[in-house]
Amino acid sequence: MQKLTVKLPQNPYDILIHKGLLNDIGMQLKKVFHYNKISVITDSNVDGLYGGKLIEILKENGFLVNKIVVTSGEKSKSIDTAQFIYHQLLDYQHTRKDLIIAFGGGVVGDLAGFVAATFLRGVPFVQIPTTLLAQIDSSVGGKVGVNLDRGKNLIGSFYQPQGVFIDPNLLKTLEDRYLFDGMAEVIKYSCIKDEKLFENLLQIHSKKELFDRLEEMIKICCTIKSEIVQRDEKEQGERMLLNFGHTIGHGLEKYYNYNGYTHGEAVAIGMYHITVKSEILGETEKGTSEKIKKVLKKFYLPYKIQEVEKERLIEIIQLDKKKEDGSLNIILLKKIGQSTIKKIDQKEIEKYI
Ligand SMILES: NC(=O)c1ccc[n+]([C@@H]2O[C@H](COP(=O)([O-])OP(=O)(O)OC[C@H]3O[C@@H](n4cnc5c(N)ncnc54)[C@H](O)[C@@H]3O)[C@@H](O)[C@H]2O)c1
Ligand SMILES: O=C(O)C(=O)C[C@@H](O)[C@H](O)[C@H](O)COP(=O)(O)O
Ligand SMILES: [Zn+2]
Repeated sequence: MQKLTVKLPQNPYDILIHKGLLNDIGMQLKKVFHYNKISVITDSNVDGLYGGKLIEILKENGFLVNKIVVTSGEKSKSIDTAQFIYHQLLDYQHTRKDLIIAFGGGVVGDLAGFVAATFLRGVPFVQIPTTLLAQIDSSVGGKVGVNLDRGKNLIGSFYQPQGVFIDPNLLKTLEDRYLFDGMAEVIKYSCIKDEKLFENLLQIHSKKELFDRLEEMIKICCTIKSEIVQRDEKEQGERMLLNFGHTIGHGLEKYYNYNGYTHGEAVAIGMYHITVKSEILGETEKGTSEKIKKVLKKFYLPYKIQEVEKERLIEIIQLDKKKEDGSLNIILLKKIGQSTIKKIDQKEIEKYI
């Protein structure tokens, strides 16, 4: 069992990583949660695969369990779905002492975390992430939220879980598209902070090799994220680096109304594209975008931007949360493994698209 601790002064918590951890979840939960009533929030796919097993284990360990299932997919990350969950919680008489378990990918984690942050002004929650993306990124760090019709993650909070329980065995059932989607965020970490990880990714030549290295990769990514979050929980500075590729990525997700690219795919295009531009502008070491293209192709991720209506994309990007009166913070690479935050005039974003 690997254990990392996110050392936040107000609410430190552990991230446990272990193949087969789900079987042991009842015992692990008892260490962080001392009451017995739980609401599990999950999506329709995860419920079909693992819902029965989780509920059974929780009941065997003496917990009273309420299961709330939402439709799978990004469209569920909405105020409407949050409202549906609030009512389910009220019907169950879920109180401030009771626990929410977010059991699913990044959509469920962000949504259930948002509900936990707001229901009764805050109830405790833990994350049991089931996609690669959620195991290496979204379950850690406390960014919770929902989308608005006008843009990604526009409503939300920083609300930390009481614990993160990662079972890499759950990834065996992931569709390839979502396995590689998660790899986009792994590539992001390597680009912003870890050249060695980037080089190691280039040495992976098959899905089997990828699976053999997943546990180690999850640990590396969670370590990078925890360290950044410890230094800058509320994204006043360094945490913005975790948004490399997201300015354009989030714009593209919304541009196609969350029906075109997955989050990771959109971020992949965003990372490549901004790096092509920053290279031309002399802000990034030459050859960096080619290296990114190579690693994206290796994991079947897109890199080219499709024909888009540029004005419309820029309009969406203006809603990015990294802006402050008239200027926008964008994330650029100096080279692989070294990143920087650049403040530009909002109008200058055109140069990077
Ligand atoms: N809070 C953060 O820090 C953070 C970080 C990165 C991404 N995100 C958010 O995460 C979301 C994307 O998350 P995602 O990529 O996990 O998508 P997702 O939650 O939609 O999951 C992808 C698909 O995989 C299915 N699935 C989940 N676990 C499975 C399993 N073990 N086996 C088989 N199928 C499974 C889901 O039902 C879904 O169809 C986006 O909304 C993004 O904005 C948040
Ligand atoms: O944890 C963070 O900080 C991140 O930026 C991680 C990103 O991968 C993630 O997609 C996050 O949800 C983006 O947040 P936003 O503030 O740009 O909405
Ligand atoms: Zn992301």
